[in-house]
Amino acid sequence: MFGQLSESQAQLRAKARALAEGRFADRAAEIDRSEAYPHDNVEALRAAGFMGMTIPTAYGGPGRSLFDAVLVIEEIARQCGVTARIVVEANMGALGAILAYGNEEQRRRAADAVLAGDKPAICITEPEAGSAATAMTTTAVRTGGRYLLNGRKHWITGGGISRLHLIFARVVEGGEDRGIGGFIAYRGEDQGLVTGAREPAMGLRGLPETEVLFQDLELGEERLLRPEGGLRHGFAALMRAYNAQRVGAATVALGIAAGAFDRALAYAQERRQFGRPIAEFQGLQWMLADMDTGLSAARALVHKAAVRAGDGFPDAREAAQAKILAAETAVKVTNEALQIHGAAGYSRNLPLERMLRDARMFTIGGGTAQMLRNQVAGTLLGRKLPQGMAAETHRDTPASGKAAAE
Ligand SMILES: CC(C)(COP(=O)(O)OP(=O)(O)OC[C@H]1O[C@@H](n2cnc3c(N)ncnc32)[C@H](O)[C@@H]1OP(=O)(O)O)[C@@H](O)C(=O)NCCC(=O)NCCSC(=O)CCS(=O)O
Ligand SMILES: Cc1cc2nc3c(=O)[nH]c(=O)nc-3n(C[C@H](O)[C@H](O)[C@H](O)COP(=O)(O)OP(=O)(O)OC[C@H]3O[C@@H](n4cnc5c(N)ncnc54)[C@H](O)[C@@H]3O)c2cc1C
Repeated sequence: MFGQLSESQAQLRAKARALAEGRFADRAAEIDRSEAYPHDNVEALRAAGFMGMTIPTAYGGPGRSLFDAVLVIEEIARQCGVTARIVVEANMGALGAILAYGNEEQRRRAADAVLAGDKPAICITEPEAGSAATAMTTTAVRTGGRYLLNGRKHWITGGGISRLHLIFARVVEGGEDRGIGGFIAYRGEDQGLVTGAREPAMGLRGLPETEVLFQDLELGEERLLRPEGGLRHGFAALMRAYNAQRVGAATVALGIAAGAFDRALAYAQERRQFGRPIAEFQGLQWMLADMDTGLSAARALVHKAAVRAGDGFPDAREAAQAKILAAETAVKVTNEALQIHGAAGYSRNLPLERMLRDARMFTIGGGTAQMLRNQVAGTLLGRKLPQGMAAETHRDTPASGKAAAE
């Protein structure tokens, strides 16, 4: 980390560490085994003030910064990746977009939901629109003062658990495509918001990813977020907010890997072969040195992106770089930590194999490492890098290219 933490930040981190090393460490294996959402951990997060810690005081939160949240998330991820991902979504993603672009009522409701323990869901990905997210076909057709949403998202984290949903949908008004907008819906209250099948995921199993279907989901216009710039720039604005969640995801990857590294470092000094601790073998010493170097570099990029965001959103390139490095380092470090444990690491009696499985998602979810490299390259070259055939992109403008002025 750069420089010193303030006293308040040091206390915050110590509080997160104590909770993580106690209660969350004890529960992590059972959450993985049962694949059940850890409502008890969420209650502990809520009681500790970690659900909605970035919510401004005007809306009942403590108004903490993104960097403060990052400090908490790394500590929790060292012990339990699932619980750390809950903290990400309870402070960034959908919540961040609503707090930035929402009106008074939208902010207040979202803040109340999260402070009461709801982990919001962000609904972007569709079966035919993953990396090419702007190719989404979920529509929100305006009729009168209301919108009718139809479409299908998949891989939605928290499907069937989250109440608050932020839905990215193509807005159609007067028969014309106006761009991509963000709609707020509440599961259990809004008819037509339907939870579909759950994915049998490799890791982070206590947090379900499901299909989410919109079947004539009718929402009033007060449920549409209205960032400055209007719908034609709706997708860009929503993604600007989403950059914070990329930093959050990077932090979870970093924390899982740091937890695995701590265990490998300790084990290498305890385990003896050939009459000496295995840490005395240079082959392992260099592995440990490389693991620590990778973690330090990843932490530096995560902290840089978070600190420079201040109370706003991180820079897109900095968020992408932090996530690329943290995610790829996490896969490498958790794998090597398992290797250092030998067969014991391969056993489900220790958390190493779980940590490797948990780390694996971060080069995929939240924008793949390849798409994030495209983003970085685009800013380095100072131009758009359209990925479509014949430079045709799936933009958040009408397919006809005739974006109606708002
Ligand atoms: C952005 C992409 C979907 C590529 O699509 P396009 O090539 O059609 O779009 P672009 O022209 O690149 O972008 C359109 C518009 O948006 C602006 N933009 C794009 N990304 C960002 C960003 N990160 N920050 C700020 N602004 C952004 C871009 O500048 C354009 O603006 P203008 O029209 O020029 O004003 C693709 O690159 C992409 O990001 N794919 C990944 C999709 C993704 O991340 N999905 C995440 C789903 S949620 C999830 O996985 C949760 C898991 S978790 O968080 O752990
Ligand atoms: C655990 C988990 C949780 C998730 N949670 C959510 C969520 O809560 N909400 C949500 O909306 N989505 C969520 N997702 C979906 C996630 O955002 C997508 O999986 C991701 O954006 C990639 O889309 P895809 O899986 O369709 O892969 P595809 O886009 O089909 O990509 C397949 C491969 O092709 C590569 N590729 C594609 N296009 C290019 C290109 N132009 N250049 C180079 N390589 C390319 C990709 O990098 C990848 O390796 C989650 C995914 C996972 C795994």
